[in-house]
Amino acid sequence: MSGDGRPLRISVFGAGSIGCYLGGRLAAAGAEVTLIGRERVGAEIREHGLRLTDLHGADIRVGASGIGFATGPASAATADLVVVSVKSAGTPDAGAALASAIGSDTVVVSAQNGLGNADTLRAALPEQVVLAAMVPFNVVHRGGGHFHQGSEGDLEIEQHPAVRAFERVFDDAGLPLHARADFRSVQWAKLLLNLNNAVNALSGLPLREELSQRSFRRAVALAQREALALLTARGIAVAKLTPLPPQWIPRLLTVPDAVFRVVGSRMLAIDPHARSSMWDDLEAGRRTEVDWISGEIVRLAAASGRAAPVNARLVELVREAEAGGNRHWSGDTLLADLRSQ
Ligand SMILES: NC(=O)C1=CN([C@@H]2O[C@H](COP(=O)(O)OP(=O)(O)OC[C@H]3O[C@@H](n4cnc5c(N)ncnc54)[C@H](OP(=O)(O)O)[C@@H]3O)[C@@H](O)[C@H]2O)C=CC1
Ligand SMILES: CC(C)(CO)C(=O)C(=O)O
Repeated sequence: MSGDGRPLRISVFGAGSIGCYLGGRLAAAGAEVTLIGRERVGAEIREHGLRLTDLHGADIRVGASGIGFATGPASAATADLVVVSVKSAGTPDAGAALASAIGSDTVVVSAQNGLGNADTLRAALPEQVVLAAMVPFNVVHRGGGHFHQGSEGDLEIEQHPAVRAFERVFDDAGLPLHARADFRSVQWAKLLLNLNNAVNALSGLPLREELSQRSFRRAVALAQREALALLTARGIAVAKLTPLPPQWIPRLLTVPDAVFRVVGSRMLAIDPHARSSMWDDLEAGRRTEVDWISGEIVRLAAASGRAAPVNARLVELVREAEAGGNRHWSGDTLLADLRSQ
């Protein structure tokens, strides 16, 4: 509810996996939600409505009449809250579109991966409160309006008094928001986990299958160790998002498969069909977010007068894959390639 007792009006800019899942669950919890996205998604929702499921057995349906859909930003003009869930390459356009549509009272939340999307939105929306949030779980678009949350975790958001106005509806939607003062460290921690996105996209495999293979895990560990060394050298804090501290995760990743099945069981607790969002992009022939994820480590190295050869190579290989190159690396070949850097 808003302060004057009416349902909260929420626009979701970027009706894809994350946008439809969050928007659908918020609509089911009583918010007045409009999704802003492409016509193909609008047609799917008009035909099927939305079905939102998760790994705990939630199975929520929102009929087509229970949620708005638009292809442009005008509907966001009356929103109390706009959640931005486009891929990073689309953030400048999303910011420009919202700048032409929303007033200064609308709060904007970036539910995107990477470090800089909220800053990009802030630059376009200097009068609005813009907050970064972090989505820890994976969403699989199963078609026919069905979006499935395939792994665990709660949403995290930058601490700000504006959160109070909408935290209740997120709670009611089963999407509790954890407000954090040290949000940069949360973003770095998520980015470390997202270094797997490039490896997953290059493997061509579902996440669970990829992470079940030691050579792929070793490739991820190489990328994470390189990143952690740079973060430590710069004194950059990394939040603990997982039961193990981030510094221990590379060690966990490199244990033999049979051991990992036991000690890494939480990492394997993921829907067997779930893929990384970077694999989704390669599959759809779109530009990936590799520059906003692995590329951040390359930029951090450059700013420190150092090199990040493993992450630089992953950026290069994903760019090659975007241009039609190999998208089905075996773990051993990828690991050997990265080790030779
Ligand atoms: N998928 C996942 O499981 C997770 C994703 N994330 C992060 O969440 C963010 C969103 O990811 P995800 O949901 O997978 O992305 P998707 O690509 O599934 O969704 C984004 C949607 O927004 C549309 N879009 C982009 N620009 C516009 C525009 N100007 N007007 C209307 N529609 C637009 C895109 O269309 P088109 O493709 O045609 O441009 C696409 O349909 C990313 O930063 C990602 O890294 C975080 C955790 C998990
Ligand atoms: C949830 C996770 C880590 C893996 O699916 C992700 O953020 C992504 O796919 O971009």
